[in-house]
Amino acid sequence: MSEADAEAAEPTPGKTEVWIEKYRPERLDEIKGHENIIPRLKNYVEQDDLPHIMFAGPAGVGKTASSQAIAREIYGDDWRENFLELNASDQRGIDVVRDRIKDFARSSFGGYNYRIIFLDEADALTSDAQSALRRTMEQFSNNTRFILSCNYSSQIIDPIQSRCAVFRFTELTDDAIEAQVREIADTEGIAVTDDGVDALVYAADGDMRKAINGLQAAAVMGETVDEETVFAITSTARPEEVEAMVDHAIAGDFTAARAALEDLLMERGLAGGDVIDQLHRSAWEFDIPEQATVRLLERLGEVDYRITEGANERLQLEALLAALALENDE
Ligand SMILES: Nc1ncnc2c1ncn2[C@@H]1O[C@H](COP(=O)(O)OP(=O)(O)OP(=O)(O)O)[C@@H](O)[C@H]1O
Repeated sequence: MSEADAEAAEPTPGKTEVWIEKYRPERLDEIKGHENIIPRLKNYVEQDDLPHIMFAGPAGVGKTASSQAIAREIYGDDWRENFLELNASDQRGIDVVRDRIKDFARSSFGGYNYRIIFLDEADALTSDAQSALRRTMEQFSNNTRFILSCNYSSQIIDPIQSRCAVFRFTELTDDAIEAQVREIADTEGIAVTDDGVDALVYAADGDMRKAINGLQAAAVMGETVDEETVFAITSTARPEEVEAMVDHAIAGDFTAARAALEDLLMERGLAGGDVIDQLHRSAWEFDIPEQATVRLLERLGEVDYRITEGANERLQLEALLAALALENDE
C-alpha cells in the first residue's frame, strides 16, 4: 500500500461521510442477502423488461438500495436523470407527488424506452390517493415504470398490487449483516473483535442500516470496536442482562427485578419499547421452564399492546415483572 493509499484508508471519525451512503450498493450483486429476490431483479434488467414492482418489507433491508441499483444498471451514468425518487408521505401532500410524477413522465427522454419512478412509503397513501396513483400508473405506463416501496403490502389496494410484481423483503440474516459489517470494517481499516461483530448483528436485529450506523458510531469511540462499545453506543442491553431481570422476577424477587429494569432504562438508555423488543427476541433462549416462557410471552403481548395504545411504559414493565413474581407465590 502506498503512503497515499494508507492515508486514504485511515479512518477520520467524525469527518467521514455517512457510511450507509458511502457503502450503498451500486449494483444488484452488491446487495447482501435476499437470494430469492436479487436473481429475479437481475433477470428483468438483463431482459430490459421491467414490470411495475412493489417491494414490501421492514426498514433498512435494501428496498431503496435495490431500486437504485436497478436504475444504475439500466441507465449507467444517466441513472439520476431517469430515476425519480419520491416519498409518498411528503408533507406537501399527494397532489405535489402526483404533479412531480406527471412532469417527470412527460419530460423529454434521452433514448430510453422508459423511466423509473420510485415511490417510498407507498403505504402512507390513503386508499383514495392510491386509486389516483393507480390511474396515474395507467396513464403513463407506456414510458414509465413504478417501483413502490412499503412496509406492509396489505396496506396497498388490490388494483395496484395486481399491476405489480410483488417482492417481499425479509429482515436480513445474521450472515448477511456480518458479511457487510466485516467488509466495511476491512475497507475502513477498523479493528472489530468477533464479539463486537456479534453484538452489531444482535443490535441490528435484521436491519442493515442499524448495523452500519452502529459500526460507524462505535468506530468513532476508539481504537477497537468490541462488544462493550457496541452495546453502549446502540442502546442495546446484553441478552444476559435482560435474562437476569426475568430470572429475578420468576424467582419471586421483585425488588431485584425492578432494580435490573431500572438499570436497563437508566444505565443502558433503553426505551420501554426496546425492553419489550429484546424480551420478545430472547424469550426462547432464556434458561427458564417452558411454562414460564409461555407466560412471559402472553404478558408481553398484553404489555406491548397497552404501550402502543399510550400506556405508561415503566408502569407496564413493572406490572409485567410483578405478575411474573406473583406467579412464584401461587
Ligand atoms: N441488503 C443490503 N446489502 C447491503 N447494504 C444494505 C442492504 N440493505 C441495506 N443496506 C444499507 O443500508 C442502507 C439503507 O438501506 P435502504 O435505504 O435500501 O433501506 P430500505 O429497505 O429502503 O428501508 P426504508 O424503508 O427504511 O428506507 C443502504 O444505503 C445500504 O448502505
